[in-house]
Amino acid sequence: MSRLQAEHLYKVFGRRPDEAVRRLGSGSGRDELRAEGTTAAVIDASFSVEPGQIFVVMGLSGSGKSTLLRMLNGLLEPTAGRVLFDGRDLTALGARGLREVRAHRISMVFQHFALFPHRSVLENAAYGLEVQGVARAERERRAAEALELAGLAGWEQSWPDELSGGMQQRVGLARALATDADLLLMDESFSALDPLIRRDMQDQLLELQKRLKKTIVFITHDLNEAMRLGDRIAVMRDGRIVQLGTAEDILVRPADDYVASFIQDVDRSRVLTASAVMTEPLSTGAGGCGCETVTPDTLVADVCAVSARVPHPVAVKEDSGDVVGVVPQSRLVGLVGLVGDERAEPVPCGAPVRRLPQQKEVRASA
Ligand SMILES: Nc1ncnc2c1ncn2[C@@H]1O[C@H](COP(=O)(O)OP(=O)(O)OP(=O)(O)O)[C@@H](O)[C@H]1O
Repeated sequence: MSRLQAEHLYKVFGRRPDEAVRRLGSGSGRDELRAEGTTAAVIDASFSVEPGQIFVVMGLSGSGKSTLLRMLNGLLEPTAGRVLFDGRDLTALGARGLREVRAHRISMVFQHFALFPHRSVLENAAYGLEVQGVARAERERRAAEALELAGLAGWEQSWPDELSGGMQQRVGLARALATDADLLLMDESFSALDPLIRRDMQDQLLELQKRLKKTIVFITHDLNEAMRLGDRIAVMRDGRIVQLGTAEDILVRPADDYVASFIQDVDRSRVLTASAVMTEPLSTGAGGCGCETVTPDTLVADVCAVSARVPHPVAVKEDSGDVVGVVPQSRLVGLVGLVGDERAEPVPCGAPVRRLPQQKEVRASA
């Protein structure tokens, strides 16, 4: 069962929202409604998030990301559609049931995390547990564990203003982790951080995720962040999800011109992996020569480096040692603009590699 399912979600602000949903369903546009003073913030959003996945919602300002996120934990009631959490219809829960789910099962991490200035880091991290009514000793133990996971061991007794912005954001993350919630909703959680710290937080989240396997819905307007973090990505435009897929799907098969223009500056070599660009091995002996190999999840940038060192297509091996494909240099050429040479064709390992004509000419004239 999916951890979270959104079924035909709509959120309309303004006059006669139900009528607006009907009109949107029969083809009216968002601009037409806006001219009448009605904002269709989210239009017909459907998706599911599996346990342990990071699901990223990406879009420009005003595309409807935050409104969508707030419907996922019941902070906003959908104008139409349903949200199922572990199969339970959140939209049908009363206020009390929703509060219960939010306190125990779903945590939020915001962009600007409001830490209490007169509470220690430990007390701040324990806040969610305090709300749940967990006894002091137990909540301090769990908060200390969460702080350690977030890389803040040793800072428990410090005050928030003694921490850098990145560290304060980690306290926010620790607070969410301490509650043991199954679902983390992260709204532009790293957007206020400097680029280097932001990248560091992304790494930390991915590292944590390997161990904790939470289900995470992560909102961002930054495509590179979306590509780094997302197992699946929903691209939003003007309230609608215009593409839903993996980073690879979006890069290799953009749904429309809008998505294509969005991704044009993305460094594909740092997003795509060997598994996205490999082909069937032409010979059964591929990978058996002792040359360097890569794994299916090696980034194309790193495959390029290996490709420059081996005299034939790079073999892609599973951890088990099975060869699952090869990456000829010709495949890397279009992707990252490398200059191709004859090594695109498989040659027996150890055979001399023919030089590029250009190189020959240089030597001939020397
Ligand atoms: N409470 C509200 N009342 C009226 N309109 C709203 C309300 N909340 C959001 N909107 C409108 O809904 C649309 C989507 O807003 P939303 O905040 O969800 O977008 P976003 O993609 O999260 O943008 P940002 O990244 O700037 O937060 C916008 O046009 C916004 O003005």
